Parts: sequence; structure tokens; C-alpha cells
Amino acid sequence: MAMLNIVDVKKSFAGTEAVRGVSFNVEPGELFGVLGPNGAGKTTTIRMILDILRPDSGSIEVLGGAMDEAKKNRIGYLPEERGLYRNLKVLDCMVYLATLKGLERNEARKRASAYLERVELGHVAQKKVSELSKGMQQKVQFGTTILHEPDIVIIDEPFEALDPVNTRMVKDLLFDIRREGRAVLMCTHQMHLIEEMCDRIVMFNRGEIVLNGTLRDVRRRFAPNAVWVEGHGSFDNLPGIESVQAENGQVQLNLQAGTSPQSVFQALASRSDTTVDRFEVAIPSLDDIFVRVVNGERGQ
Ligand SMILES: Nc1ncnc2c1ncn2[C@@H]1O[C@H](COP(=O)(O)OP(=O)(O)OP(=O)(O)O)[C@@H](O)[C@H]1O
Repeated sequence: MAMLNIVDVKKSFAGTEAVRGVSFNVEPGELFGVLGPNGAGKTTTIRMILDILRPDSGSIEVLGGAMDEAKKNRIGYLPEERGLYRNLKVLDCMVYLATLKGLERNEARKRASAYLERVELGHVAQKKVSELSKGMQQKVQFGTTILHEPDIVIIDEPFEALDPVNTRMVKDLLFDIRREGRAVLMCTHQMHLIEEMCDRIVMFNRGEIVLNGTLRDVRRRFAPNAVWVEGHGSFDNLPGIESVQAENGQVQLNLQAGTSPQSVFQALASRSDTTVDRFEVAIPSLDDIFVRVVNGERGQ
């Protein structure tokens, strides 16, 4: 059973077609990345999944069927705009929000305390939320998103205010959720985190999904026919090479159609005056793919 199944969903706001026929699904045990430029329709789609907004047409199935009140407690949502009760103590705030999601008070307190210890915030449990730094507040809010152990975790820019140490902590928590067979839908503009974490992605552009697949497949579609080489000696005049670009100590050899990376590797290895420290088939970064897609490319 898919955790989320979204089929041909559309939504307009007073003449703006925010979402124009979007379909995708999220499976158990999957870390699913949602990317796309500002205003592309990501948040509108998430709000429809959460039943905050109604689609004009199309269907959204959550945990195998239509959304209902009980299912809302099986979802954890971290919205982009953060919101905690600033005058409450951290632990009380977490317990209160967890009880709203159906957790019994004592259990909520136990889990909130354990969570705060795990993310190294045990010492602020009795402080007011307003006394915490932005990153600390974000970790607390992330905790309130997952404390009730939801089957589906939907998070918008979860790493925004976090330093690298805290980013790793939250990443590990998300990996745990994946390992337990639950699902995470993550919306972020931080491409390197999508690259490091996500099994599959969709990319929105102008209300439509323009990329949908595993990172590997998406990259393959946009891969240049090229290899990257680092080393010493000459990389010129190799057979089957269309052009050579040198950048930051690395050389990109653009291959003619029909030339294989293997044949270039062999040609390089047979050169007595050239040493190769690194040889790699060129793969485009997600950042690069993002910009190219926004500029109208669709890959091979
Ligand atoms: N409540 C609303 N009323 C009118 N227009 C809206 C409303 N919510 C969103 N829109 C419009 O719908 C489009 C999609 O917005 P949405 O917030 O879904 O984009 P997004 O992909 O989440 O962008 P970002 O990356 O900036 O968060 C935009 O043109 C936006 O102005």
C-alpha cells in the first residue's frame, strides 16, 4: 500500500493555476524529495495532502484511502513557517502538542524527555521556548513533528536554521524513520541534502511535475557524455574526444558520440608521460539539473 497516492491533482487560486495536474506516489520506507523553484506549487500540494486545502480535481489517497480525522494523527507535519508556544516551557510545549496528536500525557512526557536528550537539549527542557536560539527551536519543533511516531512525516525546509552538527542529528532521525518502514516527504531548496538523503524525487515547475524518478535515473537523463580526470601530464589529443575543459585542477573530457569512457581510460593508461589520480564518468549535480530544468531542458 502506498503511503501517499496523488493522481492528476489541480488547484487554482483566483485565476492562478498553482497546481496543474500533479501525480506521484510515496512508498513505505522511502525518503522522498520534493524540489522546485519558488511558487512552483509544492506547498499548495502539501496543503492538499494534509486536507488544509481542497483540490479542484484529481484524487489524493493517504495510507490507502481518503483522509480522515484518525489519519491526521498518523501524519507529522513540519511547516515552513515555524510556530511553537513561545511562553511555554520547552517540555510542556512538546507534551501539549503531542497530546493534540493523540498521545497520552505521561507517554508524551517520556518521549519528549528522551527526544530532548537525544538531540542534546535536555538542559533546556524547563526553559521557555522564547529563550532558545532559532536552531534549538527548530529541533524542538522537529521533535513535535515526530513524537507521536507518525507513519508519514512531511517536512518543509527541516534544516534551514541548523548547523552541520545539528543537521546530521536530524538526518539520523529521518534515516531511523525510513529504516522503520515509515515515509518521509521532504521539501527543500538544499540540493546537496536531497542528493545525500533521498531515494526518489519529484521536481515541480510552474505547477507541474517535470522530473520524477530515482536520483540515479534523473542524473543519467542529464549526464553529459564526458569524463572527469585529475592528474599530471597531457590530456590533449586523445582519440574520440570532442573538447577539453580544465577547471579547478580537474579536466573534463567531452566524448564524441560512440566513444566509451573505458576507451578513454585505456588511452590514458597507455600514455607513459601522463599519470591519472582520479578518473570518473561525469555526473551532473542536482543543482545543475535544477537550473537546466527551470530553463526548459527535460533531459534525454
Ligand atoms: N492562498 C493563496 N492564494 C492565492 N494564491 C496562492 C495561495 N497559495 C499559493 N498561491 C499561489 O500559488 C502558486 C504556488 O505557490 P506555492 O506556495 O505552492 O509554491 P511553492 O512551490 O511552495 O514555493 P516556495 O518554494 O516559494 O515555498 C504561487 O503562484 C502562489 O502565489
